[in-house]
Amino acid sequence: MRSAYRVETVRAAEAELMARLPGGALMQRAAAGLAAACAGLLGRVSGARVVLLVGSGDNGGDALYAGARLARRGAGVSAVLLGSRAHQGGLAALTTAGGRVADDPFAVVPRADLVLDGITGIGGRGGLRPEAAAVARAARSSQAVVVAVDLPSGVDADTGRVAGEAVRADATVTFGTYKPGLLIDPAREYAGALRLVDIGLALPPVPDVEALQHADVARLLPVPAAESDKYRRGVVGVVAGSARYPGAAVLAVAGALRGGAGAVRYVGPAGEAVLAHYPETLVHGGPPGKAGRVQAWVIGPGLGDTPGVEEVLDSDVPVLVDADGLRPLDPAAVRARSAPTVLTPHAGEAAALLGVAREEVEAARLDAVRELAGRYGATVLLKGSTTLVAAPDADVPVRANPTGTPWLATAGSGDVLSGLAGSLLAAGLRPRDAASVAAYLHGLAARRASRSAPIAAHDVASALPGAWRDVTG
Ligand SMILES: NC(=O)C1=CN([C@@H]2O[C@H](COP(=O)(O)OP(=O)(O)OC[C@H]3O[C@@H](n4cnc5c(N)ncnc54)[C@H](O)[C@@H]3O)[C@@H](O)[C@H]2O)[C@@H](O)CC1
Ligand SMILES: Nc1ncnc2c1ncn2[C@@H]1O[C@H](COP(=O)(O)OP(=O)(O)O)[C@@H](O)[C@H]1O
Ligand SMILES: [K+]
Repeated sequence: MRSAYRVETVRAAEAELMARLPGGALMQRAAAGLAAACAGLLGRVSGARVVLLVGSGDNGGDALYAGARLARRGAGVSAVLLGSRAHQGGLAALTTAGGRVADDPFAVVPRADLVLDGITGIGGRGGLRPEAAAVARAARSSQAVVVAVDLPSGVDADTGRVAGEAVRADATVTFGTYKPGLLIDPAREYAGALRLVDIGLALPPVPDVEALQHADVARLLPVPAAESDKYRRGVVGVVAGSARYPGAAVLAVAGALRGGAGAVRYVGPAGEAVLAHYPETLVHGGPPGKAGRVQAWVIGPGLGDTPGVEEVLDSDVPVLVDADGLRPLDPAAVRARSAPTVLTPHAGEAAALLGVAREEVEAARLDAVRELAGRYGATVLLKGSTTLVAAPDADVPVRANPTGTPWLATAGSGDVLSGLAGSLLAAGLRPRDAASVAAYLHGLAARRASRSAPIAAHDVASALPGAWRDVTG
């Protein structure tokens, strides 16, 4: 599991540690890790041309001390000073080691092998200022590897917002812990490959944001025991599709069949289309209350204008509401339920539920998903470039999904996801686990299916067993 903590928590942990260590020790730990990571990226340090972009705070100090270490190993190191001042100890260390201050950034940046972005770290506010932005653009268009110190300058560490211009890094070397912005788009996209340097911080047990990794998912996946039968493995009910959108029913069932439930019960008018693709489905014309017992319901994909979610919400089993089912959703009705509810909106649906503009949700995904989860008393999976999962309890970490690909932005892939998540719910996973494991497998399946080429939603469903094996193998 990757854990991320907000700036306030990081600062408190730093202060506590600094009080116990000799002055400057923490920055030296950071700089040593940073220099080692840069050396690894450069391959050969001696003779390499390294440019440091140095802001006025400690982030610039880290860059200067790391630059001094690289200069001692034979790199040609130039510092571009972008703030009103620069870390004095760091600057002295750099010049002592043979580095120099560059007068003209545009003379050194285009010729660099590696650019170290030390403009701002966790103390940064807002986007880059114009002078820094111009230098950052020059770095991006050069051949240099761009390495962000702690986080790309210009991104918001706590939320992942990018208000204005920011450094686009190939890699980010972050200290002590991941920051939420490193795991959440749009900022995540600016960070490149992430590397964590341990500087000995003692952090609270519960992070603000976390990201599952293969081993975490493998632990959570349902595995049938020797004595299992299809009913014990869980039956998932899928209420989806309409005369107009039969395909949504097929795709939701496709996801549900690959999610670990022992049987999939489809309820609705698209039974013929479903059976034509998946004869193993149990089909019923409806209504859901008459279709037979299920352990979890999925309702919404392709239902059109008359989704009729009330009857399903009245049931006493977990319910996942997606797509058309989300439109008329009353917070009071969801809050009153005795069993858990999972909502899976994309940014547009989340915006409609919150009564804000779609752009507002996309710019501040973390705030939006927390707000919705609190308002509905539900687990909320917010789809998009970084899928986020929030629990109704605000003290539980939000999960940021690390898998996926923009090729997933294709009609019907959300239907596959809701079927898959519902199947995991029926198999007994807790709502937050079902939603985040589903997003993880779905993103992995999309990558497997795509390998950088366009994919259709049914390709994602077909790739799910392979993704499952990747995780468990
Ligand atoms: N506190 C510590 O012990 C440690 C801190 N570390 C480093 O220190 C960083 C935090 O240092 P600081 O608190 O000094 O803050 P930063 O260095 O992140 O930035 C603060 C400075 O940047 C200026 N600034 C803010 N927004 C700006 C913008 N948009 N454009 C240009 N300038 C802007 C501020 O006026 C201030 O001078 C961490 O990110 C990390 O890199 C590491 O050395 C590890 C140890
Ligand atoms: N830019 C993107 N990068 C990665 N994944 C994306 C992006 N845009 C959408 N997705 C994913 O694609 C799927 C689309 O679902 P959704 O919007 O519900 O479409 P549909 O209703 O057509 O199925 C979701 O899993 C979502 O997270
Ligand atoms: K930085």
